[in-house]
Amino acid sequence: MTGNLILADVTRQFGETTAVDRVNLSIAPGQFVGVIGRSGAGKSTMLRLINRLVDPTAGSISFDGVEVTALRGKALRAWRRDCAMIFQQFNLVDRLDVLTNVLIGRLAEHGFLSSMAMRFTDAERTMAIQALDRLDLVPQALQRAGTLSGGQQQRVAIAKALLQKPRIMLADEPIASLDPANATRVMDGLKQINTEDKLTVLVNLHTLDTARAYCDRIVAMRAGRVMFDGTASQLTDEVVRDIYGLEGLAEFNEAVTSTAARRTGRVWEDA
Ligand SMILES: Nc1ncnc2c1ncn2[C@@H]1O[C@H](COP(=O)(O)OP(=O)(O)OP(=O)(O)O)[C@@H](O)[C@H]1O
Repeated sequence: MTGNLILADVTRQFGETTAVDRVNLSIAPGQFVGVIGRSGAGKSTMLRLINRLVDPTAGSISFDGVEVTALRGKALRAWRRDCAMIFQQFNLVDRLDVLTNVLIGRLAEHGFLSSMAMRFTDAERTMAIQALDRLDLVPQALQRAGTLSGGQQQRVAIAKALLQKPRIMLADEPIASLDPANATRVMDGLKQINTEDKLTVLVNLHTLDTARAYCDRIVAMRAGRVMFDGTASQLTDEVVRDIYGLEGLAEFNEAVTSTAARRTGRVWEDA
């Protein structure tokens, strides 16, 4: 059991568009990897390929030596549980309370009937409270999810994902719709889980500064291809200019973005 995630020559076409183009990546367990690139670069499609929301046109994706692209039925469901996915739009049920939303993360473990009835065990409720506690959300446990701030909702989504007991956490632009303070708390939450649980995190980001602040490794995509794969310090302005062009550099400059998260450790003000 190594937990290595390997993408080998992965390609996905949509008609004439090659969204992901012969991507090769090997991600060791416990890495915090940021994927950056302009809109349309293929970041989302790559994450979706990994958790099989999208199937590749060609290439192989394996985890722990198991070919993910070949999984069907129960094995595919198990894989989707192993790689939790966080979305920009939180994907919570607004009218349900926070605790119930988090418990929904356990439904993959339930049979059809208990899922329909949303019956959870005491052990599951304890797990949910513990997950909320890690994200500083216990006071909000009984509040309706729809009444929380965007950043709080995204942290609920992370707590919910934790209840799947995932081996990889995929996050598709998790801070794109948040203000800087909320963005920071969400990124801090992901980083904390990565560090404490040694959980691999693969996160699509549209701000370079956030990627630099949080990620062990940065993968930059352009037109479906991986153009850079290295550490933040290797990603010099010159490299960024090469990858994005001058216009792209401006696009990723923190000065023109509103959601860049600054890493603060856990000095959180409630936002
Ligand atoms: N289901 C689909 N059908 C057709 N084209 C698609 C589909 N999904 C993605 N594409 C195309 O594939 C390319 C890559 O899209 P993708 O969403 O992966 O990029 P991205 O880097 O995540 O951009 P964004 O940040 O805007 O989401 C784009 O040209 C997009 O229009």
